[in-house]
Amino acid sequence: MEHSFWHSKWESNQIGFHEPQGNALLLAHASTLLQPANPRVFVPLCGKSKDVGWLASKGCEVIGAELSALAITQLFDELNITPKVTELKHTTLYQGLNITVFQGDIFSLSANDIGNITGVYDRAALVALPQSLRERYSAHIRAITDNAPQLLITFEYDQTQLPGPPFCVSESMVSSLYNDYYEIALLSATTLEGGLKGKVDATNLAFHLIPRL
Ligand SMILES: C[S@@+](CC[C@H](N)C(=O)[O-])C[C@H]1O[C@@H](n2cnc3c(N)ncnc32)[C@H](O)[C@@H]1O
Repeated sequence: MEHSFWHSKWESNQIGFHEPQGNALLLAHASTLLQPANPRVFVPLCGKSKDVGWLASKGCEVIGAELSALAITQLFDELNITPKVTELKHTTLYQGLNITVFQGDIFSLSANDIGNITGVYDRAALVALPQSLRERYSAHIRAITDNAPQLLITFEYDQTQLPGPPFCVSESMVSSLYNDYYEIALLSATTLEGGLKGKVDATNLAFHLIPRL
């Protein structure tokens, strides 16, 4: 999707992807991210996800990446945190307590920017991208996190029934993107109550990607 697509979604508050109560599958599978000592969790395409604050409340240092400044402002506002804002050459940094969010295109971030990462939480990030970008995105996430383990949540549904985003990312698609680098454990496959956008039957898949040694 063009950047303008996402900016206009935020400007018009058309953010149906946002979960006001946070994501239930994160709660179910949080141990995949919380287990290491001093967890530093990267949340790509974080929006104003409640999961950012939840991970921070569990003792994680959370590093987010998000295109929309509006989303980031709302994220910190809703956490009652006034972030320190620093303009860098290629990004703007928002920092408050144990949360740092980089504003800008995820593809402009480097490993140096985000530092050591113990886990990646990908909810509504990979599935937000069209097929043409997913290979580049998955390689980029691996590169900047040094193949950190991931908790990856996707939707599987009949793509002919709905244009996306979110796009269908099936188990075989996850495998073709990540299998060379990670052992892929399917943690759960649950029916999405009410269907996707109330229109099409869908399954919510949660994967733990464990780096191959
Ligand atoms: C479907 S939303 C998901 C947000 C969040 N993960 C959640 O669970 O609510 C996708 C988000 O990715 C952001 N985004 C899209 N393309 C991006 C890019 N190239 N770099 C950084 N953020 C991007 C959008 O602004 C949007 O907030």
